[in-house]
Formats: sequence, C-alpha cells, structure tokens
Amino acid sequence: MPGDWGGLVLERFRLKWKSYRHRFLPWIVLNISKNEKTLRHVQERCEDKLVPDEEVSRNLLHFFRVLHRTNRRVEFGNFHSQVISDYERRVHDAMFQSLGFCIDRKPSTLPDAGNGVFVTRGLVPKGATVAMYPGTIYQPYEPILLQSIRNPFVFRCIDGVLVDGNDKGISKMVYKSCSGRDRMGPLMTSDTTWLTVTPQNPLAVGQYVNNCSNERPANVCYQEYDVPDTLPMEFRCYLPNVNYSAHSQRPLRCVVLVSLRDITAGEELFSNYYTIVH
Ligand SMILES: C[S@@+](CC[C@H](N)C(=O)[O-])C[C@H]1O[C@@H](n2cnc3c(N)ncnc32)[C@H](O)[C@@H]1O
Repeated sequence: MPGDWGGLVLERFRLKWKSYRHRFLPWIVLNISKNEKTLRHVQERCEDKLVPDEEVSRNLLHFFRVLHRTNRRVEFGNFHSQVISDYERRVHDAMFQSLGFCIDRKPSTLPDAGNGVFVTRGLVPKGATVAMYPGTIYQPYEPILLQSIRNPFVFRCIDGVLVDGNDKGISKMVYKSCSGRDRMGPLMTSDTTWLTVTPQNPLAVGQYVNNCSNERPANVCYQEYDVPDTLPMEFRCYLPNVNYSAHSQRPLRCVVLVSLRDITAGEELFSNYYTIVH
C-alpha cells in the first residue's frame, strides 16, 4: 500500500540519520554527498575504540611525566632569558624522547583547507595516541548556542557530549574562565596554553586535523576517553579540557586521536569527520 511504503521509507531514513555520528555538524551537511566513500563505519558503539582506555592512560601518563621533568628544568633554570622558540624546542625534544615522534601545525597540503597537523619528526606507530582534541566540554543538555555560531571546531562525541576546540573569540573566553574557576590554589587542573602558539602539551593540536578525502584516506581516528581519578593531580595541568559546568558529576571527557597505521615524518594527519554506527 502506498501509505505503508511511505512510512517504510521514512522509518529507514530516520534510522539512517540516527546512526550518523557526525563529528562536525556544519561540515557533514555541506559535504556528505560529495564524499560517501570516506565515511567511517563501525558495527557497534564499543567498536569505535581502537585501543583500550588503559593503553591511552599509560601513554599519556608516560608523556606527562617527561613533560613535567622538562618544565621543571625550565622553571628552575634561567627561564627569563629563554626565548619562546627555545622552550618549544625543549618541549618537542621531550615529545620525541618519550613518544618517538613530533607533530606540529602547518599549512595544509589541501587547497583552501587552512592549517593542518603534520608528523614533523620520527615515526608514529599504528595504535599510538597521536594528538588530543582540546576544548570546553559540554554535556548534551548544556547551552552552547552562542559559542557554536559559525564555529567549525565544535566536535560531537558518540554519546552527544560536545567539545568546543575553538582557540578564539567567545570560545576562548569561556575556556579560560572555566579553567580559572576550577584551579586549586596554585595548582592548575587544566592547561590553557593550547590557546597560544606554544602549547606546553604539544599533543593538544588535534582540533586542526583536517577531514580525509577519496584521494587522502584517514590515517587517524577520534576516540573518546574519560580521564580516570587515578591520574595524579600534578599532571592535570597538561589536560587541555575543562568542564563547562562547575557541578559536573561525570569524569572529565577528553578526545584523543589514534593512528590507524604507521605514519612517517612529513605526512599530514587526516581523520574522518563522520562515523556511522550500524
Ligand atoms: C576543525 S577545522 C580544521 C582546522 C582548519 N583547517 C583550520 O585551519 O582552521 C574544520 C575546517 O577545516 C576545513 N577543512 C577540513 N577538512 C577539509 C578538507 N578535506 N578540504 C577542505 N577544507 C577542509 C574546513 O574549513 C572545516 O570547516
């Protein structure tokens, strides 16, 4: 019957739309028809994780320890005479020493795509934590309307949590204010330096990773990661995320980018801006 047929089509459309886990809303609406082949498909929500959370925790903890030692050396040394590029070099050396690779922002190899993120030194092995997606964390029911207007950096997690990784304008003000609110006396519980050109945690540039295309397949994917209570307080200052709400009962959400294959120096990172959960 025509009525049943229409209902069936509508239901199929509704299910298909529900299964899209768009990472960047404006982008999906404009580009999905051009790039069907580049969608990431997973069978179930839990399959979206490429490496276990415990492994991400281990990698981050190891890296934060090395960063901390480097930062203490800089603090106790003659910091005032240090130029920024010298500090940057030390931080990148720490990254290379502990992870075996360095990443950095540079103009993308894609025409008209702005900046991208590149492996600048070493080799990223498959399954490594390559970058972090910084920004303010909004629960699905929290207001983000004003901050999201013309903002291409609002990332949507698979469970509807949003991360605003814009380092300018109102987004920047909100992040800094939430970070200041949550500090414990002299102890910072989140990092604000990703808002500058020299982040103290050089992994926190994941918001600049561009979308893959038919010619440039994805070599990294996003993975949601809730920070465990066991992360020592002294290392929280390297976390580039903060809750929008002061009363959030959930563990702090972070999003990391994990490599899908070995990636060599000189390559640009590309992710999937959308995932389909079947
Ligand atoms: C999350 S931002 C990524 C960082 C951005 N390239 C920048 O320099 O600000 C998303 C925006 O990057 C651009 N972009 C991402 N992938 C692209 C692609 N494959 N081709 C062209 N532009 C792209 C689009 O303007 C998109 O709205």
